[in-house]
Amino acid sequence: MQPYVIDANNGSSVEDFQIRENLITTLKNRFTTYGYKQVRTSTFEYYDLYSTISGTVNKDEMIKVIDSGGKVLVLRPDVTIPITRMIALNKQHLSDNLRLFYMLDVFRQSVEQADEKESTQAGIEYFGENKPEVDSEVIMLAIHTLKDLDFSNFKIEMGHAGFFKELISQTTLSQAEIDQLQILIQSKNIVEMEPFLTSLSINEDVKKAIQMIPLLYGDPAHVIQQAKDIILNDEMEVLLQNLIEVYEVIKDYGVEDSIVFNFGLINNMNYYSGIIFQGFVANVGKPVLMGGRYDNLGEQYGTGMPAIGFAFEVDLLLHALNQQGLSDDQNPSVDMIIYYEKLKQREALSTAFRLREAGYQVLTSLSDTNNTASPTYIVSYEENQNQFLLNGKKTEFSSYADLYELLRDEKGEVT
Ligand SMILES: N[C@@H](Cc1c[nH]c[nH+]1)C(=O)O
Repeated sequence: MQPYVIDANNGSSVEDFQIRENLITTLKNRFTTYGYKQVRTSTFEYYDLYSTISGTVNKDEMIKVIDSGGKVLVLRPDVTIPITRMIALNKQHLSDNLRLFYMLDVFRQSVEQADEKESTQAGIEYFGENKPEVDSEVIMLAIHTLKDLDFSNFKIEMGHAGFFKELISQTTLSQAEIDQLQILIQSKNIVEMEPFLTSLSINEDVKKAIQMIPLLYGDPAHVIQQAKDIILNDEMEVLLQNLIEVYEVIKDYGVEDSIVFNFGLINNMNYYSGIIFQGFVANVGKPVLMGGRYDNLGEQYGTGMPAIGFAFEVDLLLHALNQQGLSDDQNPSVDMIIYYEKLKQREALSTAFRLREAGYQVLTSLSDTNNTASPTYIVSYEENQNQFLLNGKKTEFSSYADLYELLRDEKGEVT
């Protein structure tokens, strides 16, 4: 291993970068069509922003830095939290509904994945009402984006953060016990769950309901039926109803085939209060997107406000595109190369300037120079003639206006 090199060959080639940029452009374009506007948050944040609130990133996972005044800073470990804080503090200046998106790096470290400290998230946050129509539109946006990327076999798993919380509120379990239980539910480890639950002092109904949670997975209509059996009180009834209502609107978007219910879903972040969801694509073991409703997070910054959002892990998406052979970069490296003989230099360079002004990507090259680029068009200025070459077909032209006309015709044919 080379010393002092972090991330020596991960996505560092020019081609990889182009594919990544194309992916980001696709995401941005889709977010924009749902009315979202881009924002950014600071890379360095005060540690106190995270350490004083609950439901935040695990403190050991944050990457800390000390500034020259001795203050502890962290590299942005999450985007939802600083955006919520920003909105909560400036609420009076804002209209009722706010749709924001971001493309930002987040920094987290874990013992299991010591090499992966930095990842790019493409996320959206909606601040406004808590309504099934809003939740379903946000989930639709996630689905729409996955469709844009040509993933055919993806699933959105949907659950509700309140379900487990409500069951736990019926018990007096310690945080350590709750954490352990969450791990068992998440990994659907029913074998170990049984003895673990028996060792705890919880009421029999609650125990049965908790045991059922990992099994509440799959086709929504079926899961809804099963879930009815473990409803213990009115609150749980309301949560189930909420999930059903969101699902009903998703059906009207006609994308219910992409939805799976998963009551055992537990996201990384603890700030969720309502619907939660994760997105999965074939051949990738981890979710490529995570999100949910977090209506109470703003309260910790003085203004509670309904909010829902999600974030794609850009590098996981990229990995998935590569895995599924969807990332073949069909794009030519540039639009055009202009080859010229020295004697025609002035004319060739003037043409290059004008075409670049018109937005074409143009390389110029003295005729005897080697060039490895593979353009769509080739233009050559030779002593006795000027030629325009496209798909093996040569056309002579005399002036810039002629050449521009040829390009225009060509574009006209394509579109
Ligand atoms: N910030 C969350 C994703 C999210 C965005 N908005 C709501 N949830 C995460 O990193 O997992």
